[in-house]
Amino acid sequence: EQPSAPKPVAAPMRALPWGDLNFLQTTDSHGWQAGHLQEPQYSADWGDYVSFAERMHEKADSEGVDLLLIDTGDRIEGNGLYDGSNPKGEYFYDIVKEQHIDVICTGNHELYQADAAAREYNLTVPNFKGKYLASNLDYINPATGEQIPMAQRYRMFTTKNRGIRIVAFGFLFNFNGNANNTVVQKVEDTIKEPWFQDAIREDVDLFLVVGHVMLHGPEYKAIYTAIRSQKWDTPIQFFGGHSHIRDYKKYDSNAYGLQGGRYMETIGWMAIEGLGTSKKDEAEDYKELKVRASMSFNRRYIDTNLFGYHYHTGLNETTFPTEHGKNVSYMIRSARKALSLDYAYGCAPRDLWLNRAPYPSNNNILTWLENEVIPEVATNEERRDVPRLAIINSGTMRFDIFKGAFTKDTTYIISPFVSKFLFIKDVPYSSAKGVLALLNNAGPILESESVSSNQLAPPEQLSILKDSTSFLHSLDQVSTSYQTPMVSSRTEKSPDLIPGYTTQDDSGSDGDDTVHEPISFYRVPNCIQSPIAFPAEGDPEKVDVVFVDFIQPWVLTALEYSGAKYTAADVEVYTEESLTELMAKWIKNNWEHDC
Ligand SMILES: Nc1ccn([C@@H]2O[C@H](COP(=O)(O)O)[C@@H](O)[C@H]2O)c(=O)n1
Repeated sequence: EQPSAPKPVAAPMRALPWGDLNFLQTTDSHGWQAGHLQEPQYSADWGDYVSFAERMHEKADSEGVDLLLIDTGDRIEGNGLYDGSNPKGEYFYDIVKEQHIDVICTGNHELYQADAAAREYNLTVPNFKGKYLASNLDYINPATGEQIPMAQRYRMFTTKNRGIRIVAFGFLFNFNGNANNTVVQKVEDTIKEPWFQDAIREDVDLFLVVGHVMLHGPEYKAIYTAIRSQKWDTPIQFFGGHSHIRDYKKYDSNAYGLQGGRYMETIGWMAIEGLGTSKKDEAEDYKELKVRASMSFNRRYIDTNLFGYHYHTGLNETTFPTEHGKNVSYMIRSARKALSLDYAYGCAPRDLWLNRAPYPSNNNILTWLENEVIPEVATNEERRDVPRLAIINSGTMRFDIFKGAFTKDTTYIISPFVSKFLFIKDVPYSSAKGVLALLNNAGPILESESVSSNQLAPPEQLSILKDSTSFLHSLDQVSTSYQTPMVSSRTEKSPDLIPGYTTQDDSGSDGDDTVHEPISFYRVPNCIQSPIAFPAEGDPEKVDVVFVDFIQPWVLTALEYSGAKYTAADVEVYTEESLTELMAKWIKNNWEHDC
């Protein structure tokens, strides 16, 4: 772990089930390879994960079973380790490639910006040569304009210990917010391609579908149906991503999906029993029948901290770390130093939560933005006195702010996007005043092939459809217990529960490797709005409608429904700096500097 990371946490644990074929999955890591430096529960770094994978490989080899590593995309955007350099990712790609990942694919974040997509093609694909799969993604060669596969479409391989024959795919959901140097083919069209139709007819022991795709969405349903149309009971293992939650889905008794969460808080663990052959099995008759009859699928969500890594490997502080893992931790430490990620802009006076405190409330990050930050930073000197409505989408915020030092790193953690404020001038107030309500509640009128209103809010809300409020802790208690390493007040065998994930999925409530007390989750609106420079009394006749660039298509649609038709040609730049830069400036000017 990193030198400033809080010490590991003691907690009651559930052991990992092992099978013939086992998997470790990362997804939506968003640059958090340094681990969580303010949360002991997630304080292990990528170097620790390298050690963990190496130790688990040793264990697998000694048992004669197999272990594969999976990553399902959105590796970038969301942490200073990636976002804090210019160009982005100066140290990041070399750190990520140290992990030996067996199947890896692209997320939508790798494609929002053309330069990021180019780095993906030029760095990550060769770094994971033969392992990087792009079943429905093409890249446009900037030199020739030619559209070429981002990487190979699928992979056939046999595992080393159990001889399990696998066909693996690597998908991205039907994403259309990509820059113009990539082309995402709809999954429903990809599965009609001859290469896919041939691949699903292969005689294999397992289909492995890896994707930056939600387990419960239409894309995996289509792939599942296509495979089952050819192979009625060949086992299928899906790995998903994108919605940032821990999730597990049963498609049928031989087909399951796992999704490991977000931000390196979770490593997904999957164990399939009943696959492959040993020398002894090969000698037996009716091997096929025997194997199918004893199939079982099991999952765990591993909290990323050294206490858990030691527990699962049966090793300790001295015996656990590998030389390779330690070197990777050192690479991260050097990169963080070179990027000055610990440089503090100011001192956060209180915790500000994205989903763990209700909106509006004093502890909600959106309330803070709406009341304190945006009224000051959404300003264009030439139109400073013009009344305006400044709107941002809640999804532009990615994480919480903890009381204490607000660093260069924190800036990118809460808002990695390069979104700037745009505006439409002199919009009749009678139309402008209806926009926020439409963005938040309009339902079907804001749904189309290219824009859907559920893209405005944090991705967790794609899957968490109602509030869940914990009765156990006041917010102050939650915050304290997260920031102070837990010291058990009971016996060593039964440490106190600490707040964390208590996942309910298709297999019940025993998936988390660490037994936690539940935490609250409050849904937030799609967008928030600050009225600025309004007259002391009465309504203005016209206002500027100011908004972050990401939400332009929705704002134009909402304005049209409110009776004011505008096009992209009416939209102008309002601020030269990004919301992230403006926020950092506000913090420098408004929060104490000594914590
Ligand atoms: N410029 C941007 C880009 C994205 N967002 C928000 O992020 C969501 C996607 O996040 P994932 O990690 O799930 O891929 C997207 O739906 C937006 O809410 C943004 O606000 N600005």
